[in-house]
Amino acid sequence: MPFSIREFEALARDRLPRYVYDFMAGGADDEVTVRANENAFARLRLLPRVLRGRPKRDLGITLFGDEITMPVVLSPTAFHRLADPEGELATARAAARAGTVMIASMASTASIGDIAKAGGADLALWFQAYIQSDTGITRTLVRRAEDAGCRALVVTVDSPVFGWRERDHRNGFHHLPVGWHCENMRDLTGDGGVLDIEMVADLSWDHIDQLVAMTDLPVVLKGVLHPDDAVTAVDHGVRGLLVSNHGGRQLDTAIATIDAVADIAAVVDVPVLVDGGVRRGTDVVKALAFGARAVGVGRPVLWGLAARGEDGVTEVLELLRAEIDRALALTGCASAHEVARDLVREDRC
Ligand SMILES: Cc1cc2nc3c(=O)[nH]c(=O)nc-3n(C[C@H](O)[C@H](O)[C@H](O)COP(=O)(O)O)c2cc1C
Ligand SMILES: CCCCC(=O)C(=O)O
Repeated sequence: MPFSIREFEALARDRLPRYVYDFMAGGADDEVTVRANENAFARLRLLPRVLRGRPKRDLGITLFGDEITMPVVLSPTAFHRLADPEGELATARAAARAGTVMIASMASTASIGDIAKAGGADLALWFQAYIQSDTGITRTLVRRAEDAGCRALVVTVDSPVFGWRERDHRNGFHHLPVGWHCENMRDLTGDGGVLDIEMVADLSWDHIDQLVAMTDLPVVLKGVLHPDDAVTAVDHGVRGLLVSNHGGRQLDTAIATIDAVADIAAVVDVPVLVDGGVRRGTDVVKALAFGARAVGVGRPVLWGLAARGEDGVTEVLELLRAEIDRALALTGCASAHEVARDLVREDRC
């Protein structure tokens, strides 16, 4: 079994067709932000405490009333069948077994209802949506998420247009293989077809008001990086924030997410999550120190799924859990809640 997420990525790279690996690993333009997300974690250094007598660590946290077993959730990623024939169903089973949240992508290759069934009653399932220009379509998607038992709605707001992904252009990857579809987009128009997902350039806070009014589920905004937007979001009834630059796939040279999270956590009272470049338990501890309630992982889940299917996702999550536990012990913390801001220093080298 691989010893690190890095090794899972190498296995996945060996197993996947080139165009699939590139789609998953790649980002926008020069991929500066893809690299920056990981590099920014490495630049931060931990200042551990000793002799605080911590025989066991408690990794659990609460999100919207649900207890999860570690401060790591599965960020939404499209098209899991590209990684494994079982696709999102395998991912859902692994997330349920790990006792954490799966944020299912609107661009899943299984429907949210089928993902919920695969995960079972134990899975804390959230649905990620791109608001569509036709409010009726957005409403139907929200109802499907509610009917599937989703516990929160994540609205991605960093994609008014699609990022420029040169690897995909070079590989000619613009559509799913014949016969595979975004199953959440089926039967939305009455003719039994599958609609394309739109990126909507004129989205505004009015759309967020509309969405918040449409559902009792907590709405989480994904892709906020500016503290002023975070404050505005809460004013509009948003109940959580996922600080994200879409894994460097949208605006290249956008700030690394770990560099954005502290300023946002300082100005809002709702739970703040962060994703982008989390590859080690020490990264998670740094995010907690900056005020995040939890982190999201995108590519690591895909590497596990591509390398070893459902078991691979389980192994990736368990590797992270063990790394977080070890990092807490080595920094002198008994729980995720005990991680304090003064554990992290900027590298002065
Ligand atoms: C292959 C791939 C597909 C993605 N699809 C979606 C998506 O459908 N919706 C979304 O909001 N974000 C999507 N994302 C972004 C992730 O939710 C997340 O922000 C990002 O992957 C985090 O960075 P990490 O991969 O370094 O962990 C995708 C990311 C990847 C790598
Ligand atoms: C309509 C598909 C969206 C996928 C996505 O968000 C990504 O590849 O980053």
